[in-house]
Order: sequence, then structure tokens, then C-alpha cells
Amino acid sequence: MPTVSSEELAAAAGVNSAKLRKDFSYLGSYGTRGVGYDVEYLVYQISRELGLTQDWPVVIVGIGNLGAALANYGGFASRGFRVAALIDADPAMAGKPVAGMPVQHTDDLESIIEENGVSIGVIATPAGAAQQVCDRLVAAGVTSILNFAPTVLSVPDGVDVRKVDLSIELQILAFHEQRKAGEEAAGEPGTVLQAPKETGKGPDGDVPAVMPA
Ligand SMILES: NC(=O)c1ccc[n+]([C@@H]2O[C@H](COP(=O)([O-])OP(=O)(O)OC[C@H]3O[C@@H](n4cnc5c(N)ncnc54)[C@H](O)[C@@H]3O)[C@@H](O)[C@H]2O)c1
Repeated sequence: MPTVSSEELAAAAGVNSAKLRKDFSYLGSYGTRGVGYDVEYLVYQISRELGLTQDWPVVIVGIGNLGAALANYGGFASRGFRVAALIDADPAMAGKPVAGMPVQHTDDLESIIEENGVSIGVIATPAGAAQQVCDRLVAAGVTSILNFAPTVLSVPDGVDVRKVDLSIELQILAFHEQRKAGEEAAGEPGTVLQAPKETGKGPDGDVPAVMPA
């Protein structure tokens, strides 16, 4: 039975081992003195706490380039997210197979949500359609939304929205690239940069004026 000590885990995570043991005790996981934690059981306990040991049916709305790519991504199923249905407003798409499933028309959105007990919806429609799709998902019983459309969605209390925007991730990388270029121009790492005012703050929050060596 592979085991791991709280000291090893704490060192790997860069945290204090006493704090780690205390946190694990909230999971009901206490380990054995001198032996440590049973790795398999610990993984199960953490997964259970994160809600990953149950099956989560998910619908994807908007089966264009992005929606089809998401539908074809195998990584969701291995984490317990089962794609229950693919939904699109284009009548020409209805019945067409994507990732081995027939695309269903938005006319049936409500019944699909109900029949599959779906609580998580993924929106991959154009921005202009996203709020309307969101409203229908929420009215049908969806309480968590992963939004890829470049728009801010309004939802009632009790509904969670996570927005994914890859261009923001690129902006963050571009910001760091700019800092690196400034560092090279200054000649040595760790130099205090004379950054233009508007780049003194990165899109991911405060960035120290001195880059680490
Ligand atoms: N978040 C990101 O990083 C990221 C990256 C790429 C694309 N996007 C966004 O994702 C969305 C989809 O991009 P795409 O390239 O797949 O577009 P696309 O045009 O290829 O696909 C959009 C699909 O949505 C369908 N659709 C339109 N209105 C609908 C409605 N009311 N209900 C259901 N389906 C509807 C269309 O029929 C089409 O199949 C866009 O909003 C785009 O800006 C976001």
C-alpha cells in the first residue's frame, strides 16, 4: 500500500506540515503516525470533497468550432463530466453527429436538461446569443454555467458562472514577455524597470516592479 507522509506532501506543496495535517483532518483523513497517509484513500477523500466522485452530466450549447472541439475533448469524461447533450440553434446541424453524438436543436433544450438531470451548462455560442441561452438554461434548472462567449452574463442568485477567456491568458503572457524584453534591454535580471505607466499593473493583478532574479 503506497503511503505518503505529511512532511513529503507539505514540502511538495510548499506549505507547513502541521497546517496540512489539520486541513486533511477536515476531510476525516488522519493518517497513521510513522506511516503517513494511504495515497489511494487520500486521493478518494479529496476527490469526494471536491465533488469529483460523482457523475456530472453537462450540456454544451453552440456546436461550432469551439463547441465541437470541447465535445471531442476526452478530458471531461475522465474527470467525471459526462457530455449528456450537444445543442445548437441551426436546424441544419440537428441530427448531425459530433463526437459520436447527434446534435440536438435548441427547441428541445428544456426537455434535454430535465431528462438528463443537468445542472452544468457550457455556452459556446456567439456573444449575441449567450444571454438568451443562459436564461433558458437557468429557467430549465441549470445552476452552473461555463461561459466561453465574450460577454458578461447576468444570472440570478444561486447560479454560478465561470468565464473562460483565452485572450486574457494571452494578454497576461504578452505582459510578461514585455517585462522580460525590458529586463534584457536593461542588461541584468532583477533590475527595477522603468515600465510605462499603463503597464505597471498586469491584467492578473499587481506585478512587482522588480522581477525576480
Ligand atoms: N473564451 C475563449 O477563449 C474563446 C475562444 C474561442 C472562441 N470563443 C467564443 O466562443 C463562441 C463560439 O466560437 P466558435 O468559433 O465556435 O463560433 P461558431 O460560429 O463556429 O459557432 C457558434 C455556434 O453557435 C450556434 N448558435 C448561434 N446562436 C445560438 C443559439 N441561440 N443557441 C444555440 N446555438 C447557437 C451556431 O449555430 C454555431 O453552430 C464565440 O462567442 C467566440 O467568441 C471564446
